[in-house]
Amino acid sequence: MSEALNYQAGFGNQHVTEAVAGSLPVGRNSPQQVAHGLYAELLSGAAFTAPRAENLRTWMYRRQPSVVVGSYQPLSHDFLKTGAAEGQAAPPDPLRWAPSAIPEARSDFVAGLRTLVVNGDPDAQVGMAAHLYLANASMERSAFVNADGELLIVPQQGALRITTELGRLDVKPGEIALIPRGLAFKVAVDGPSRGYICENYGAPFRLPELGPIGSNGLANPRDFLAPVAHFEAEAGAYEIIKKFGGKLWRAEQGHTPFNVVAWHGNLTPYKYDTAHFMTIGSISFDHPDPSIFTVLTSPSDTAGWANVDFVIFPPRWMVAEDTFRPPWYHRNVMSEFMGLVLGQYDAKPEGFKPGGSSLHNAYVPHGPDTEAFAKASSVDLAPHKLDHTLAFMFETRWRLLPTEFALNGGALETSYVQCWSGLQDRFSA
Ligand SMILES: O=C(O)Cc1cc(O)ccc1O
Ligand SMILES: [Fe+2]
Repeated sequence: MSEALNYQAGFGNQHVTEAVAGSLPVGRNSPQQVAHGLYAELLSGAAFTAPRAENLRTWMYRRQPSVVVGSYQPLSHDFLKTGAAEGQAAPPDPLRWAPSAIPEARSDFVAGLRTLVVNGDPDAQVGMAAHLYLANASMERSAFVNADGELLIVPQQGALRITTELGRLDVKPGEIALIPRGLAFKVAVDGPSRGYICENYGAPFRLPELGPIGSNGLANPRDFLAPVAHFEAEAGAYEIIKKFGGKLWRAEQGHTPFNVVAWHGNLTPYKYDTAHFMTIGSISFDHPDPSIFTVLTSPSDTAGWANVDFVIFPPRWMVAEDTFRPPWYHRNVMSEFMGLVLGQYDAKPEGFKPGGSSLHNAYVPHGPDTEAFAKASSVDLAPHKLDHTLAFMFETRWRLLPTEFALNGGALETSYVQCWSGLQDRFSA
């Protein structure tokens, strides 16, 4: 993917960047005339009056404002679904999906979206969707704007170059990207590409509180990289695809939307390399709650009950003594959607495949499969490194509803629950 990109470090920073020297106003946001004939445009990620600590906005200085666009017409998409209203009844079974094949026919990032599970309602700014993307073609003169939610992109196969209004991000498996709600972007692929997306209709993702962990650890703010300003020079028409109220809309304009020459602010896309996650675990005994692996959280209006948490299960040492080390059997009030980027997940070492997905909804019992239980119950408890592995979870307080595609698209594993059927009654009084 051509030249290496530059970035600016720090989650939530007030970033400052200009692609042409002297184009960013100094000491003010909206001078009577912006240098180089640019237009000033503000993008808000929080209400104007949101508390200062949660306020998000960025000032862009661009060749034409984004209001210079044709009118929008509906654009159909068979597999993109929004909110609980577009989900199916969720059976109270554990559900798992095999990896979906990347199509042979031309498919870009938007065409390749496949919604698996949904909850909430973007008009109420509540809930999330989990999508797959299955892409083999780059978006050329086409941009996507999601007015319904922020997008957390988790590549599983294939590196992406994501061009946004605020600059470019190169993101490969093991890394993630975060695209603010309402920001135009396009995705270039480097061969067949697959990954997962959390579309977050609720409060923007932020770093979790660290409590007694202190001022360092888990995902450190400086490891989140924002782009530097970059604009496309080529003239010509562009297609703008907007997700707005659960539907796609399409308009044309005569110029690129990637025409921001300078910007400053704290509402920005980020990339983050999960290899930088400082993992904490038990150094005595017992298996801790998976909240210790939270990378980013979107809070709801009830403290601690996340709209959605993004949690990773990265490479780490297992050292706990006299402990059943994999996850315990449990029924969770929260709903758990999981994916596997690479390697094996310790609770399902064989059955859960990279590119696959699982759903353990509210109060649906789950835990290690029969094979994982047998192994972990008798293994020698020497220090052991879980290596070459990366699983993740989107954990949400609201039940997730599978889509029609999830239930009938061919990837649902009908015999998933059997992976626990070998857990015998071993009681002896
Ligand atoms: O169910 C799962 O595999 C995810 C999970 C992992 C863990 O370590 C503890 C609880 C939990 O839900
Ligand atoms: Fe779980």
